[in-house]
Amino acid sequence: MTSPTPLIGVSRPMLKIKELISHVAQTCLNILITGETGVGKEVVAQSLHAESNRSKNNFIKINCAALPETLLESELYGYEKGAFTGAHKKRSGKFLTADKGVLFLDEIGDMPLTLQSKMLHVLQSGEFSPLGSDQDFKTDVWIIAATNQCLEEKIKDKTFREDLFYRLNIIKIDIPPLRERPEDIPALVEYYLKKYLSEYPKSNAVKPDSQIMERLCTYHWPGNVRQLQNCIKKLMVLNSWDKIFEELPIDANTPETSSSEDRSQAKLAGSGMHSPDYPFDNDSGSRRMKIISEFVDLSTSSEKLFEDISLKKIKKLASDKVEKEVIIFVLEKVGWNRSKAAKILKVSYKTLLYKMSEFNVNPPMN
Ligand SMILES: Nc1ncnc2c1ncn2[C@@H]1O[C@H](COP(=O)(O)OP(=O)(O)OP(=O)(O)O)[C@@H](O)[C@H]1O
Repeated sequence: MTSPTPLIGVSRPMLKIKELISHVAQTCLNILITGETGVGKEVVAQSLHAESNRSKNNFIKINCAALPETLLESELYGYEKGAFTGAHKKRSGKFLTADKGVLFLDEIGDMPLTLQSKMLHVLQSGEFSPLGSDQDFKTDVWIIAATNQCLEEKIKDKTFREDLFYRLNIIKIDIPPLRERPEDIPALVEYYLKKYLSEYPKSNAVKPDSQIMERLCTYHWPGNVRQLQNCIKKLMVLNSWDKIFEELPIDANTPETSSSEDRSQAKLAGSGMHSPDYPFDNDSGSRRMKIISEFVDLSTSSEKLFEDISLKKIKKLASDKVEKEVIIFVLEKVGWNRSKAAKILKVSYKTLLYKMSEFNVNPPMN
């Protein structure tokens, strides 16, 4: 069994979601996870399972949009031999396989109405019967459902049962789109770069510099984390961030004629991040995370992050980084004349040589 993807995120909404997960994982109350496609609804469901006392038991997923009604019903509840044409032998359904574990109902908004009624009955009674059977089975599953649709709208349209909605929606976890939490982007980039570089060791892909990170943080990511993840995977083959950006769809709401800087600003403005209840505006938030990500591994869990973080260590890393750049800058200006550079930098010649060796600064080879 592959280990579940860790829930990466350092933005305020993601930290709140992580906190909520640790609280509700022990309760096993029904949960409804909402959010656009690719925001990480399944990752959240897996984290809930991993943190619960059901983690040793199964996490079973079923996509309610992927199967026609009759197949979905037999997948959920199982069937007896001869229950329908083609039912050559008895088969257990997901409700049985997920017993004492988690049943993750993905795309619940697409479940047909007749199956919604049956689902409601199971949730109320804790019992179900496989197709073609007159026997009732007790089930103890923790139901976590997810959707990218507005179920309230579907209730109004009478395509989703209100009573089922209230059964499922005991706890709601709404995951904001990635464009509304750009502070998570450096950590996600770091995590997926590390992951794919270990899978593609021959790749020449490099970490994004600050300009590229700025572009990544201001892009609108219509496909959310899945799209970002796919870009990084593609980077392993293309080895060029420019090529990745060339292939990104342009924001339909932004005029193509504007400069990329204008587009970035427009996207920021349209991202809803300037709302009064957000702790910092989008621009400063993403800039801050970008700077921090240069010195701190944001791809770890927040507990590990807080363990590792140390102002003293960061101060040293940051000052070394700036010192190295300044030394190279001055040496380049004076044609790599070290005595002149030492004078300009107001350090002894010996100190400069020591720093050059410490930072591995060497004159260019001609
Ligand atoms: N916070 C996160 N940390 C790490 N990986 C993430 C995160 N969010 C999403 N991903 C990755 O992005 C991809 C899409 O995530 P996931 O399948 O959970 O999204 P979803 O909201 O369930 O999408 P859909 O609505 O299309 O089913 C996955 O490969 C997942 O591992």
